Amino acid sequence: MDAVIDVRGVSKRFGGLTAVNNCSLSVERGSITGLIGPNGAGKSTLFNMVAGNIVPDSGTIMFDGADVTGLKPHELFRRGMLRTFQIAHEFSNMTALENLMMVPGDQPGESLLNTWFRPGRVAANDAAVRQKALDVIDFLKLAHVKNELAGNLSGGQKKLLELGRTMMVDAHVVLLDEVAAGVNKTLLQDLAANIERMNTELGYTFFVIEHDMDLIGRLCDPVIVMAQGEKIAEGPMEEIRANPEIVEAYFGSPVEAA
Ligand SMILES: Nc1ncnc2c1ncn2[C@@H]1O[C@H](COP(=O)(O)OP(=O)(O)OP(=O)(O)O)[C@@H](O)[C@H]1O
Repeated sequence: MDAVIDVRGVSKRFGGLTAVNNCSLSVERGSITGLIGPNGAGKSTLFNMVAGNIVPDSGTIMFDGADVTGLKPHELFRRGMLRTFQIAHEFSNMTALENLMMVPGDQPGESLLNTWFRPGRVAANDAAVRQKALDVIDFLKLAHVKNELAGNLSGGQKKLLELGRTMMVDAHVVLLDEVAAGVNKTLLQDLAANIERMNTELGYTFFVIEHDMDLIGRLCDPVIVMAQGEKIAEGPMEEIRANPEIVEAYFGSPVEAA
């Protein structure tokens, strides 16, 4: 297996509580890997450690073959890993196109993150950036709203725009948190289709935390199941759904209802 993310024996405690317990798992390059499990299983804590938001107490996190344990999000970004749907909010008084142009492709991670947090420093005159933004808008099939103020876009369109930012900076590994939250069913299909196209046509790897089991089933293979801070299963969603022990022990009901 060609693991782009390799989590090795990682633990994290909060006071007396062990949120992640000697957990090992990996994400194969080119996959869309899902991470599911009951509330409190440790998914967010694990994600936070992979993304550089929390430093593990012990264990190692490898990215692209290098030990990145303890590196900060912007340092990981420089290496091609980006977490989305949490870091960036659209600038509502700028158009969809301008929002993408706020993300110049050739800037190092630190200053790039600054442009997201501090509007005003824009490479808006750069023809290459503009062309790239237009290409991304086309790819995401958002051309009809490119001159619309981002604040007027629907929740799903805003999420597409965030996905678009990822494409502006050529991150090749994207961590997605709760993509489905607050998005209506129709737009969710668009979002899922775009994630699939970024994966198959552009070679992006995705690591996805999601509570919507239908979306996980559609997008992710493999699916990793966590419970009580540990990985307890991994496989295609059909296998996970068909495993009565996992379903009973960790979901307490059929997975469809989880
Ligand atoms: N900053 C923190 N301080 C103290 N305890 C924490 C902190 N973050 C998480 N925990 C605890 O660690 C455990 C794992 O939480 P985590 O959020 O990682 O689980 P999760 O699988 O993402 O759950 P959910 O699906 O509900 O988001 C929980 O018991 C939680 O209360």
